[in-house]
Amino acid sequence: MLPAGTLADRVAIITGGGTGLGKAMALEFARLGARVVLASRKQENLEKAAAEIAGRGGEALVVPTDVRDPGQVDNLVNRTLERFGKIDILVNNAAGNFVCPAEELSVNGWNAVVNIVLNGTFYCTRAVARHWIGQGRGGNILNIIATYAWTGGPGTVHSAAAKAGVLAMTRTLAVEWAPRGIRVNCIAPGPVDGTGAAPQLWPTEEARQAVIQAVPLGRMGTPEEIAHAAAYLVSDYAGFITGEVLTIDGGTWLGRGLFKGSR
Ligand SMILES: CCCCCCCCC/C=C/C(=O)SCCNC(=O)CCNC(=O)[C@H](O)C(C)(C)COP(=O)(O)OP(=O)(O)OC[C@H]1O[C@@H](n2cnc3c(N)ncnc32)[C@H](O)[C@@H]1OP(=O)(O)O
Ligand SMILES: NC(=O)C1=CN([C@@H]2O[C@H](COP(=O)(O)OP(=O)(O)OC[C@H]3O[C@@H](n4cnc5c(N)ncnc54)[C@H](OP(=O)(O)O)[C@@H]3O)[C@@H](O)[C@H]2O)C=CC1
Repeated sequence: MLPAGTLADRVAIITGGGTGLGKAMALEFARLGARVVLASRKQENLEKAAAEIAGRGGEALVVPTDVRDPGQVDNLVNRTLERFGKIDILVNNAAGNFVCPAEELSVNGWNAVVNIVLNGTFYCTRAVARHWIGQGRGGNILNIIATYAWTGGPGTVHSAAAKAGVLAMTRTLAVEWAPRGIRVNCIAPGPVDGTGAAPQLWPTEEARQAVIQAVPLGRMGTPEEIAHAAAYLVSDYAGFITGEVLTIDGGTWLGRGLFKGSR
């Protein structure tokens, strides 16, 4: 766990910051001293998360935002600057997902997920980076992807394709904007319990157990485990890391292997 004060005076925008991993990151960043801006569609979820942060002595601004709308994204940046005067960190965490055979997926279904994950990430990234570049200052971007960005994700072609796009965006912009002092990294979580992923991806206990069976460490991850790593990547401790992907999946994407000797 990073020491309190690690993110003192930093201002962090977290999309999808009202639930799941986004909320866990917001709580952890606030514990470390950051002021956080929570952005997603459902104001009620954002307000609840902000109240929890305030209850622990932190400061959070709520800006209802659909990341698919570049105008709403500009509003997010403007509201943040009005309130805090600067932005240091952007976490592109908002996502949508559901399981659907590719041949049955409608155009609207494809667009809904790709627009949130890929286009929304670009709109937020572009808006914040334009501000940084205009001010001649650097910053930190963290994109939340998934390991199926490189393995493929049967049953979730929209999300896998969009996350692969975000991975390519990360590596591209890490180099393109390195001279600007902007770092861009990814976290690729494996299955994490207690978030909006559960009802979409493992809606029954049987499905949940099947997912756990695929994890070499034999359990799901926790939102806090992702939040600790996220705080590290956006902090000065990771000042020489850019264009990187930190996988936090209990070994899942490597597979279970065939060796049974140590079990
Ligand atoms: C496996 C284990 C791995 C385990 C491996 C672990 C890796 C897990 C990786 C996890 C990644 C995640 O992102 S988990 C994040 C999960 N969280 C979320 O999904 C929360 C946000 N989700 C949402 O808001 C919604 O689900 C979503 C559909 C994406 C967007 O909502 P909208 O209101 O914009 O869209 P809607 O109008 O409802 O729907 C748009 C179209 O999509 C279609 N659609 C919606 N749900 C559908 C469904 N279940 N099946 C088919 N089609 C669907 C609708 O019919 C519409 O098409 P038409 O009928 O043609 O008009
Ligand atoms: N949990 C897991 O097992 C894994 C999760 N991930 C990734 O982690 C991240 C967080 O997911 P998780 O916490 O699990 O799930 P959640 O469903 O809890 O979080 C997704 C968030 O995205 C927000 N969101 C969705 N659509 C939009 C939109 N159009 N504009 C703005 N915000 C939007 C939602 O808020 P609202 O509805 O208010 O808009 C919600 O807060 C995602 O990027 C996901 O792909 C990756 C691998 C595994």
